[in-house]
Amino acid sequence: MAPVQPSQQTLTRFFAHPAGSKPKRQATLTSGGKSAKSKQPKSTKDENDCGDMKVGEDEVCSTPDSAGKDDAHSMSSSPGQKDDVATPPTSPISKKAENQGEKTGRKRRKRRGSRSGSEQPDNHGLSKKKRESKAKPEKNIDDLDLEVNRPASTNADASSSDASMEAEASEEEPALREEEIKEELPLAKRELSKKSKWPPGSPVPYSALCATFEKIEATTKRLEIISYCSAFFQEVLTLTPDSLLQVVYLFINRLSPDYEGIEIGLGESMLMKAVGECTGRSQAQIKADYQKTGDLGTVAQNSRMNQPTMFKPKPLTAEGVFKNLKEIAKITGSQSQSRKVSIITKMLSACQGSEAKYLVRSLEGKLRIHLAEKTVLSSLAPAVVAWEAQKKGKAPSPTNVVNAEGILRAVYSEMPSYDVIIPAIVKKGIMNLREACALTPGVPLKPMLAKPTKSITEVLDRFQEQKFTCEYKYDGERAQIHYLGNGKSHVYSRNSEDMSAKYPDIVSAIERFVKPETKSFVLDCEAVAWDRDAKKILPFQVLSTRKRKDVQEGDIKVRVCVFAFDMLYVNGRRLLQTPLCERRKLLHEAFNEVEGEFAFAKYMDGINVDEIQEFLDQSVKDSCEGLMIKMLEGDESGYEPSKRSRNWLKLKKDYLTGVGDSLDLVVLGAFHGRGKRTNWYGAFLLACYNPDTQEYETICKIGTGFSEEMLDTLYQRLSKTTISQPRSYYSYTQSNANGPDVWFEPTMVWEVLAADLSLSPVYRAAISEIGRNKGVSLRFPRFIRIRDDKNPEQATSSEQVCEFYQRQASAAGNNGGADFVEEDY
Ligand SMILES: Nc1ncnc2c1ncn2[C@@H]1O[C@H](COP(=O)(O)OP(=O)(O)OP(=O)(O)O)[C@@H](O)[C@H]1O
Ligand SMILES: [Mg+2]
Ligand SMILES: [Mg+2]
Repeated sequence: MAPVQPSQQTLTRFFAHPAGSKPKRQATLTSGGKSAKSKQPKSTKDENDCGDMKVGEDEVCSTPDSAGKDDAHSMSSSPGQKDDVATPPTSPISKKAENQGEKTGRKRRKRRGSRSGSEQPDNHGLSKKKRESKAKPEKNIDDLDLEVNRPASTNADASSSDASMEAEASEEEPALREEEIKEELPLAKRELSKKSKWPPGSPVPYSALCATFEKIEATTKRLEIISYCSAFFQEVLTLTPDSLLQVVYLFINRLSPDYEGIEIGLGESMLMKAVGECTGRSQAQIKADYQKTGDLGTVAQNSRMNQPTMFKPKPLTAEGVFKNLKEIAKITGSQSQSRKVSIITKMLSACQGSEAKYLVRSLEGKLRIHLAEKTVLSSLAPAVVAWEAQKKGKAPSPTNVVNAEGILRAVYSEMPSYDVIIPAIVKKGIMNLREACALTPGVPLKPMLAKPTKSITEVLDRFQEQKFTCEYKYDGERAQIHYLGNGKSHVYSRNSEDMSAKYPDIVSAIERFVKPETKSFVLDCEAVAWDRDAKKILPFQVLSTRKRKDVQEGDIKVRVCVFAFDMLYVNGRRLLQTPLCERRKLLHEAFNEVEGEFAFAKYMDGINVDEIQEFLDQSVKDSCEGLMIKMLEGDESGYEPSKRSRNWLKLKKDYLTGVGDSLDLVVLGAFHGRGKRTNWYGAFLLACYNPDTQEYETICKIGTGFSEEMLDTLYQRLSKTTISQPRSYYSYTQSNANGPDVWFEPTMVWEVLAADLSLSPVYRAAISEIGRNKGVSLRFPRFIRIRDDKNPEQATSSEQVCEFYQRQASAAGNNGGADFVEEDY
């Protein structure tokens, strides 16, 4: 089963190629086989679509060609703003290039390539120059419409299974290797107790934590980061083990497991107020500094230094800061703002050195030291192994570190709760973690994800001689149903949010579909809107009109039917390693279908092209999105939590041509509407997310696919999230070509369909993956829907964007994306 150890492939990818020598991934074309019927991307009937637009409104269309014209428009429409704001550096000739010789593998090359603008404001001039757009004259709007409707590539069905399949596990952080541990993590050399930074048993000084943050922020080398983190964790374990939980939460900048939903992310105005109150500086001064640095944390730090302190408050502790953050996150009701500001002010006045910077960033909800959660998880392993060895007076073993990391990863994907894992590590030891923290009803696990495919041929290539099964792909909302055995149940989203209050009807239906002998279970399902009269599935758009909070069962207008496709736990038995065929059998034995409330996902185990084609067509007739094709037997058919696995493939009717799948993108900014859209935003700037650099990279401008009703909703929601300037972790081009009129906090994710991907000097998506000082941009993007079930950091990653691009480029014979076509932009 995959989560435990990385595949050989992953290790090879990350470690086997010396820097610069790794060959670009290339897709192999599979052609000749019979392929699924290709369908063109649908043109929507939305009257606001680009195709309908009058000339002069077409700036809302994100065509590469419109960039040049936008330039002029934007310059006149929002003067001043664009040139003042801080822009992330964009030049590949960044200081990170110095690390070139030391790094191997794609992940590391990526990390080297870009870095947040907040840290390198001096680079802006250089970057800006490099990013000048060479846009072509705009296209006639009629041509645009035609192009929207044309298939993206004549070769779209000749798919490239290898390119996507090779990417297995690519979303995962590479695991630690023994040699690396020996060479680069100074495990055995550490003698922490001799020079401990705080007295054993006393609270962890927040300053010690911030000193570690500073070291992490100053490097981009993954192993160096792991080494700083793990040295600090080891110190905490040695001196104050019971505080490790709070320390880890502060490192990942979270307050609780996802399903508890306690979040922090305060707005800039509240933080500026607090900084003003405790330093005596005016809001105007603070704002001006913020404009200059683009980072409120730095502003807070510098403000403190300007202010003489009258008396010395008690130094902050990690435990105290964590407690306060949690308290702030929970404050609601009247005067909540002033209560929050007062706690923040108190903490800020106690800050020394860099503490104010990190405290403010934590309050904003973004630490921005390029520390991914997965790196923190990896760092725990050497820390704990060294600590356990130290207690026994032994030298820590690199083999144990590798094993411990594997255990931690596997356990975390099954039980994503540090509240459970960390105390278990401290009390029971890391090698016993698996028994202590296995899948338990009541704690949602990260769902298994699927890889996109573009044709039946590609699917058959993947599964070759192996047993697989096709299931209907229902279009609703993923629902993980937990039944705890004591009558208690929960419905969790894909995001591990508790949706029980949104779906009281599912909760109350359980007793009708559960068999009496089924006492506890965890089910993986899709909740789909259901028409009770016509006894038919309704489109996702209907489901999305359901209220999200405080739903009273009696008031429900949109009914849902649950389609169960997997069972992960039943009556105390954990089924993750059980083959799918067996899980399916158990699933069917444990429940009864109830019309319009609960059904088993429809499946077909036939293996030839015609059978699959027929089943695909039938799924579409039955209002489904297409098929999910899954490994049915053997080791590879287990359930792999949190993994985008090649053992699950999705084949969607809409995406058989074009990009291959939709993308989920974050809204960073908007352009004021004109003409019919005067009262709303007319177009938006979208970005993908780069988890390595923790930056949002712009990918396109979008103005197509919105109904008037939707534009109104979007205006209502987004206008509340405007910010005075882009965040320092937005990676965008500081030319006037695509600067939006307003910027937003990153809060909303949209599913977007595109006809095509191209390289662009204007957009920044996957720029370091592509490595040519060009980002990827979407051509003819169309809004599909809001994804409230994804948070911004779960948006399509830069790496996925790069994969999409390379896949498309290789399908079109472009040599794995090595060449870009000038006229694309
Ligand atoms: N039979 C099925 N088996 C598995 N998943 C199914 C099935 N039917 C519907 N689904 C849904 O399909 C989803 C996977 O495809 P989809 O393209 O909708 O993913 P997504 O939510 O957009 O996420 P991503 O694009 O990140 O994979 C699952 O998460 C699940 O919600
Ligand atoms: Mg879906
Ligand atoms: Mg998707």
